[in-house]
Amino acid sequence: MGKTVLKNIEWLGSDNRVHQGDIGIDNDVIVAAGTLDSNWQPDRIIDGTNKLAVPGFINTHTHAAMTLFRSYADDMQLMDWLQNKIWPAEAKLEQDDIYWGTLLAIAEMIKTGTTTFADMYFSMQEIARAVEESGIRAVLARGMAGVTPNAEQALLESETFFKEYHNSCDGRITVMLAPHAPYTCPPPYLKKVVQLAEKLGAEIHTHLSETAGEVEDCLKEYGASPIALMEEVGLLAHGVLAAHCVHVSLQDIEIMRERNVRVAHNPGSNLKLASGIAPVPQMLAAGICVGLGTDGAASNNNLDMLEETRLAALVHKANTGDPLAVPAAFALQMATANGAFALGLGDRTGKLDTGCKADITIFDIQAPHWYPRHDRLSLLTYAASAGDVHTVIVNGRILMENRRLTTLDEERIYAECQARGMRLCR
Ligand SMILES: CSC[C@H]1O[C@@H](n2cnc3c(O)ncnc32)[C@H](O)[C@@H]1O
Ligand SMILES: [Zn+2]
Repeated sequence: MGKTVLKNIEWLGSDNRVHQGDIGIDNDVIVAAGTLDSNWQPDRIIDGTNKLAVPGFINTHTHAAMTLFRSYADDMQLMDWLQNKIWPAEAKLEQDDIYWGTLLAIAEMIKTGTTTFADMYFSMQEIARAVEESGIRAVLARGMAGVTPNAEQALLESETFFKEYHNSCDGRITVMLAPHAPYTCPPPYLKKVVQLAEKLGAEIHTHLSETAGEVEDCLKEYGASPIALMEEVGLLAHGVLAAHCVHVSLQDIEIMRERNVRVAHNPGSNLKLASGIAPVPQMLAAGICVGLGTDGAASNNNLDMLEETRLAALVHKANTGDPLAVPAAFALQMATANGAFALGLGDRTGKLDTGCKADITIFDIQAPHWYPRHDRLSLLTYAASAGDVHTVIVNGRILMENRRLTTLDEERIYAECQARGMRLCR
């Protein structure tokens, strides 16, 4: 990787201000942001004229290989969509499908400025292979369901995967445990997940309180909301990343605050599946960390974090009548630093400062929608488009330069995924 300088570039610092100068990268770390020592000799210079560098986006919740089901089943509610379209199609998935579907997702994520994603799926070795080859950063978790015949097998696979892959690949891959949801994981199974989390020191990624129906059913069956149920079985003591949290009560929010539950907010998927709008302003007011996610490409239908950032900034304004509910700068923080914290990546990821990991997305801002430049954070949130992403760096390595992917063969990925997607959804 060596030494790279982003010369005379504008960048968004963690102080939410735009700075201008040079950014020095030494292997995987930003060693200077501002003025570089004149003795510092880079191996490569990237011209920063009319470019804006931001911390790479962090997608806190997706199912990458579900790109294969994009545009296959739309305009349905969650349970109808899962039970009648998605799960039958997933039953036909082979290992290679998951590898190619994940590569398609990674290509899309890099091209839209994402440098880290959190994935919950199966055949995790295939997903790790795609992550390893592409150079992206990922937090991977084998999805587990207690109601399926391979429930015990899923626990064993999760343990093996954690032992083999946690903190692997130069630190680009970390691993969590992923009980799918309360309606697929009954309490005795959740307790086994808790035991495994204790044994491994692993954190947990799960779906919680996504629909009103899920909460109703949970109350009927267990006399507790999904959040309260997770607390009862001991899951929330283990560091939980909870996707959705659309239908959470004030009592739920209090439990989440006490247990430091981090939330992956997926506004696009929640809107499209008609699940609702998560009470993000209330969760933020309680001090809960909220990051952003796309969910899978079959319910979004893309993996564009800039779109998710804009939706997060917009929907809560309309939902609360308060234009300050999620301001532009905060939406960007949710897509970057909050995401890193939500995924347990520490405070040196998701920020663009000296000493931080060199995960950087560079926008080309020489385009009509970037003028006039009153406020670059506003332009990023409300006017930018994914097509403006010019160069993407992860762990100090350039994964896209001048819109060309450096580690992936796009044409091959498209051909594989077209054929595989057609076979699966026939
Ligand atoms: C057990 S691996 C993950 C599992 O989750 C399914 N999935 C995709 N999107 C959602 C969603 O919005 N809510 C719940 N479950 C979802 C996916 O199809 C896999 O089967
Ligand atoms: Zn999901």
